[in-house]
Amino acid sequence: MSTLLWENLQPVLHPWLYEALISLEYPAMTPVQASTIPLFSKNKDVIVESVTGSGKTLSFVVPVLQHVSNRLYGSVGAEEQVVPLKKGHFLAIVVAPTRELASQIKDVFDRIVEYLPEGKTPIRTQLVVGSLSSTRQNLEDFLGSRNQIFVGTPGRLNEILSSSKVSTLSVEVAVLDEADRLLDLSFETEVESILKMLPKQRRTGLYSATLSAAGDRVFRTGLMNPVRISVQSKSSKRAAPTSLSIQYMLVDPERKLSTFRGLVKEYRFKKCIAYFPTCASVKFFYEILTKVFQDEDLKLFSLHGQISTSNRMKTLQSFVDGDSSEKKYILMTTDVAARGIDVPDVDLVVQLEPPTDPDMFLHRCGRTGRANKIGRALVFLNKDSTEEDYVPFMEVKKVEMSEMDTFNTDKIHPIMSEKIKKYMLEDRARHEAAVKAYVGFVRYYQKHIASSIFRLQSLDYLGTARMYGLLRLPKMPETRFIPSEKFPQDGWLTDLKLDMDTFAYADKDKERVRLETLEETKAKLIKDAKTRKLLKKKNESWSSKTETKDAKATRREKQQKKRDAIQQQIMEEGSSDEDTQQDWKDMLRQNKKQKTAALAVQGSFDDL
Ligand SMILES: Nc1ncnc2c1ncn2[C@@H]1O[C@H](COP(=O)(O)OP(=O)(O)OP(=O)(O)O)[C@@H](O)[C@H]1O
Repeated sequence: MSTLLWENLQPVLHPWLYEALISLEYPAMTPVQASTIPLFSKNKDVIVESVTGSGKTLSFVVPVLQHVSNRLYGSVGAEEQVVPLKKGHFLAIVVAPTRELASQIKDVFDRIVEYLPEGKTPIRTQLVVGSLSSTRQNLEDFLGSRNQIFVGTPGRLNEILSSSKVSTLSVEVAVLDEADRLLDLSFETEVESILKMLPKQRRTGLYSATLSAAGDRVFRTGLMNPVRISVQSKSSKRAAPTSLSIQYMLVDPERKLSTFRGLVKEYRFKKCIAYFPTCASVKFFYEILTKVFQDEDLKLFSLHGQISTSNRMKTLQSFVDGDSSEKKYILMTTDVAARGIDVPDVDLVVQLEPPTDPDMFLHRCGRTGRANKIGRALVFLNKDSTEEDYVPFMEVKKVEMSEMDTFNTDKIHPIMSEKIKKYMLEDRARHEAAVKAYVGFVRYYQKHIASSIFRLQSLDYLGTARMYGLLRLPKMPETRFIPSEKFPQDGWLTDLKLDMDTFAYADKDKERVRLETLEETKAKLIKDAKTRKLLKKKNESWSSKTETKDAKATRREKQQKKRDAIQQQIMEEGSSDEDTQQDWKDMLRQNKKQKTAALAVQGSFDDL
């Protein structure tokens, strides 16, 4: 008797549910399902850690549907009086960290309940996530449709559950998917608040591929005598599924984009998810790859946290739907699409930068090699740097990687660089976007947990800036890490010296405003200089009357020292050129004017 057959499950599945699973071509259970479903369908709380793509979703969807069916139709084989669910009550709640994942889980429920026979009380799942619709609309839908299952993200679920129109008294089962993420600092308070609103006598299930990362925080969820279920890959040495091969490539930072483009053009794959560090970098490289290169064989999608929820959902759906044999599909994204996203025909994952949190590495890689399908994940590491230590570092975490030969970019790199330079020079706004993406990347790099491997001091700032297509280095504190002998003259990264004052926006209105501001600033500078001169004269005449010769000499000496110190500092920062200073001041001026430019960069990282 196979323990993996649905018909051998105890407690027995509701017949409609069994029929649905078979019809949906889930012929048997996966190991994690066989270990979890019997316990979670009965009266056990579960903590489930199992590799990516191993079928954790059904291992909570099936028990939730069993609980809901027991309550709505009575337990299988039992003659029970069924009491209808009161208005404003619901039975189950599933919490997920991202809107995409919540929506995907709702789809799994929906696909199964389509098989409910007519005449049975319908089982309805409601998606509860921010910005798709208002809280009021969510409440109206809930009360109108009598949905029994909520699936959503912590913020909106918290709001809904706090409403006086919603009663949590009938809740029988709660699931935290990607529980380690839900219990980390950014979600912890909201998730704890949700759980506190639920009855103590409920079943709770925590699920993730990296649940041990949550440590003791799992016990803050009110679990009662939980059973820990851990399903590793066949070879217990690996934290990744056996169907997934993970490789790394040592890449010259300056050639990272060329390597990526060359590789996706030459390698055979159907769908690829490519991870970039920040929202700004996804936006920026998406623009470059779509506008500058327009490769007809590649269909690119851009997905990140600064896109509206409905567009995010649409983009993901288009990526899922893409099936032309003439094209290769590439989803350019951030960690917003790292956990849980299940697109079965993704056969390649590329990470242009490793994630700041090493646990995220497995989640990203795990978007391929799912459900025993072969998949390949590749991460770029900066060659000749401490980043090479990432390989043994991950080995300790049971992630094995083999080296892939460096992709030869000698032909395409110079061509790409020239095209990108031309693209930059056409519009000042493009260069600003490049600077923003570059600054955002440096911020991202600072956040690496493994800071001895990803060292700010030894990052190749110049190579990276060239990869981002910068014409000139922006002034930022990290510039001090660039050795003075390598620092390019006046910060220029190209031999073409541009007058930043005449570098124009392509947008005419924007350019007009810039020129006006420039004139105003120049006039103000002249005025300030005149005022300073006058003030100096005044002080001089006053001081000549009052100061003794000795005091004057001491003061001069002090001023000279101050000047020397400033000069020294400027030298250390790699520039003493007035023009460069002016360019940087120009940027600062603009930053101030746009008030939140720096915040936006920060935001772009935080929002993922
Ligand atoms: N019993 C089954 N038989 C066949 N395919 C299955 C079965 N269970 C799940 N699958 C398929 O396996 C794939 C991965 O499942 P799922 O998304 O639940 O993985 P997961 O363990 O939650 O992964 P992650 O940790 O990445 O979220 C899905 O495409 C799903 O349809």
